[in-house]
Amino acid sequence: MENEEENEVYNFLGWAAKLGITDSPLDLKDPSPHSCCLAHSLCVSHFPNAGGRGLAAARDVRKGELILRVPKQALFTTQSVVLQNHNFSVALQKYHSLSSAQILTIALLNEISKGKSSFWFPYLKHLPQSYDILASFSQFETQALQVDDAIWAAEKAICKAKSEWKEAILLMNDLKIKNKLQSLRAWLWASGTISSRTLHIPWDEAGCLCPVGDLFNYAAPGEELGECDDFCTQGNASCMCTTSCCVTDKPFVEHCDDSVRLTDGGYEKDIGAYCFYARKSYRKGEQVLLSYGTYTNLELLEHYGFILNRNPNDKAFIPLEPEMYSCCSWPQNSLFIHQNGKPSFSLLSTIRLWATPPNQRKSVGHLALSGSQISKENELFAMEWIAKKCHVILKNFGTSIKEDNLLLATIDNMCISKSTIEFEKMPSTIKCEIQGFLNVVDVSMEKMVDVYRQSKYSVDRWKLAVEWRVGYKKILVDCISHCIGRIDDMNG
Ligand SMILES: C[S@@+](CC[C@H](N)C(=O)[O-])C[C@H]1O[C@@H](n2cnc3c(N)ncnc32)[C@H](O)[C@@H]1O
Repeated sequence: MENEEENEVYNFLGWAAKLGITDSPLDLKDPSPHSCCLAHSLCVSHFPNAGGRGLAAARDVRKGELILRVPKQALFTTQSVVLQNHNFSVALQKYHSLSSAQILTIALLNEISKGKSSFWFPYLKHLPQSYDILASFSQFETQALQVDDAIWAAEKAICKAKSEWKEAILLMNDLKIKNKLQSLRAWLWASGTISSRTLHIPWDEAGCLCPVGDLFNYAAPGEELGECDDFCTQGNASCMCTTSCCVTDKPFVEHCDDSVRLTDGGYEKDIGAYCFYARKSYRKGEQVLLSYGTYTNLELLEHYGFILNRNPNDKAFIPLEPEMYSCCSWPQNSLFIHQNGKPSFSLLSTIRLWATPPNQRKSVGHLALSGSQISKENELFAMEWIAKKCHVILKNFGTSIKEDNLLLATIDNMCISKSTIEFEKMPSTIKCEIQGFLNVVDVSMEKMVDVYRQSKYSVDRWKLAVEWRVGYKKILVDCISHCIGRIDDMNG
């Protein structure tokens, strides 16, 4: 970190220490309680390929150790911010239909509007300047996702953000929030902050902003818990999780029951603080990560604005025949292909049953529902159907994985302002997409070398969209290999 940045972070950590935020164990009296809240277990560091700014282990840390406590009075919640502000509480009485997330978003903009006089200023100053969540995607970036479901998710997120902003304007006006901060742009920033940084608290569904605790970057719950996903989405009675662990509605931290902890932090009433525990043992200097919950890459993009290269919880949904949805009782969101290319339990069971003549479905239904093969012919048909479907979907995309990878390499070159991008030799599909992007950000082909400097955030979001679609296509390719493997096995 640069010196000036280091000083700023140090000041912020000093402010946090005064509020009682600490990485010292409960029984250890902090020798200098007001100088810095970190140093015993954690330190702020930078991880360019794993979330940017984050928290590193300041010493060897053992799995399960309490590594950070953030007392209730240091949490930015509707209760702590709005209800203690008389004007805000009075103004709010006129607006019963606003959701708690909208109120927290307005509270955040209201504090930003106060500038240095806000109690929270030292914290607010360290918030990111922009977010890459789906709601902030332009039309071009949305189309770059290529997959209908993902485009639809982005359009829905954009539409929701716009309508929530419109509903909030009157209250923001009553509160005399600065005009600039009442804009859609400011709203997208504030709602991006709430979406990507809030932690779950039991007393407010909007959650809370947690200074220092929101510096933990994300690691997906391990492969050993991947199965949980399939169980939950299938509504199986043996689901180990609370329902919220499968809901994609932005839980930053969620809990499973005692037997399996999907996450490693939570508000503890008896301690009166948000407590964070090491999910595994870390060596000094290693990044300490938090599992915010179980997410597919599309959900990570929607709520947090990033994706993982290797996400054991990723899924690909493919369009099915309309009758398939009605021939089985599995919920639609359980009919997907796993990140490793295997069709989900419910998808396979649905296709097996659909491939059975209607007059025989009743007699073999129990086999399909228990996940068993119905007959060799039926299994061959199911595998061939899935492989063919994936093949057709892949063929209909505007670009292949190879072309997408070439495009990603070109975007990387744009990011380092490489002046010798060999545009002419590229496939026409890629040329067309690059040209389309330059048109949207209003940069001429000759000035392509400057595009990242001028439109950094758009380039970042475009790259994320291309990376996401490559991940989707790879799942389909792996699924084809899986099905062909099964067919070969059956044909001996
Ligand atoms: C709670 S914040 C974590 C701290 C954040 N890096 C910061 O500088 O304030 C969550 C955000 O960090 C980034 N992030 C977290 N984990 C990540 C990961 N594994 N890969 C890439 N970005 C990640 C995303 O931008 C996400 O929205």
